[in-house]
Amino acid sequence: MGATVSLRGVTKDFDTPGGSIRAVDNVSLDIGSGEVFGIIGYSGAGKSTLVRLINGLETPTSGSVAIDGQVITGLPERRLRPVRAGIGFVFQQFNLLSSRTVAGNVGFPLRVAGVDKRARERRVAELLDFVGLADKAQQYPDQLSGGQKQRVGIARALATKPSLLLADEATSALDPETTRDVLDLLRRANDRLGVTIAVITHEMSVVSYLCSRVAVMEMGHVVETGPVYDVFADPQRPVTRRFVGTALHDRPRADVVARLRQRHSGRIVTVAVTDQNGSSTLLTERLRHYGVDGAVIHGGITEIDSRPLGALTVELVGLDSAIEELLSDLRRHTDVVDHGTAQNPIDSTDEDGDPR
Ligand SMILES: Nc1ncnc2c1ncn2[C@@H]1O[C@H](COP(=O)(O)OP(=O)(O)OP(=O)(O)O)[C@@H](O)[C@H]1O
Repeated sequence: MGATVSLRGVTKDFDTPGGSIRAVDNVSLDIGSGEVFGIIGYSGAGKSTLVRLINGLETPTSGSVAIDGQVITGLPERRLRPVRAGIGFVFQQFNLLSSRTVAGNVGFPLRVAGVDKRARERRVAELLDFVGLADKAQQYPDQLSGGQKQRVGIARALATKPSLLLADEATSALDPETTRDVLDLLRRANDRLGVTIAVITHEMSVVSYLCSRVAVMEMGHVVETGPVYDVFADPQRPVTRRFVGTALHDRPRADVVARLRQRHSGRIVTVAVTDQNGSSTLLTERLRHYGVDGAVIHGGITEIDSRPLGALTVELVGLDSAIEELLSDLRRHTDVVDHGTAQNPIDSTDEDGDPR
């Protein structure tokens, strides 16, 4: 069974020579048993501090942290130890012991926990099999690729059968293809073992690939939280829109809109596609209904959580009145952004040139 995590009004201040720094500010969130939960934010948003609060390495200045319903805030070190034993860590820089073999690294937490040699060997073999590195047991970390090192890191994190896995920027040092493999492995650990996973990242593509819910952090606050699909489909905060924009390239930036206007003389609009509005079929139908020609000139539809999401930018050619009627009809069903025409451009992006 995966652990639950519950934070209530958690604030963490650090005293520094330059004054007090609030790294985490009044954060409340719940992670359910067996959930893969994403915590995303830019550098300095407070993610690592939040992780250290969850595993009891830091004590909140105010508020409380509970794991599986047990409040760990204020517990003495002696009572925190068994809680931490139920938590596995996966690090960005792998943190493997270079002097130990792959098997030695994976077995290390079991050795610390006092597991006897035979049971340890059995468990290590099982784990290496699970992460697909059975043939590398006797190799040393520096003989492995980054992706293989992270597989060892994950096997080690799972060694003591934790109910919670904290993956802190686990794929940030890896290339995109290797990232995919490691994320697949985390997903398999979640599916097969039921372990709850908190994924700390600055990459929205990691969140969209792996997580069911996400919390967006900015300056110590959780500014937005919800199911990943909902956050992608309707981001509320500028910071969230920026993150979503990095994972979905479906909406044109200001410079792209300008080029599209140069190339296409018709009215240019971007139409959102979600599973709420019957995908692009609606657009095709409405175009036919109003006798307007529409050519797709930018965009794409992707799947988030097995549901369609995206935006199509189309050039509309037809009678002005028909186009106006079409747009007000579409607006009743979905989000439509009007970029105007080359003669009458409409500024539809924010001050950074990002889609609004
Ligand atoms: N031990 C500490 N002492 C003083 N300030 C700290 C300490 N730990 C974190 N901070 C400060 O708290 C803020 C949040 O840091 P944190 O490392 O949690 O952010 P982050 O989102 O994990 O960023 P990164 O991805 O760069 O690690 C930063 O301003 C940081 O300088």
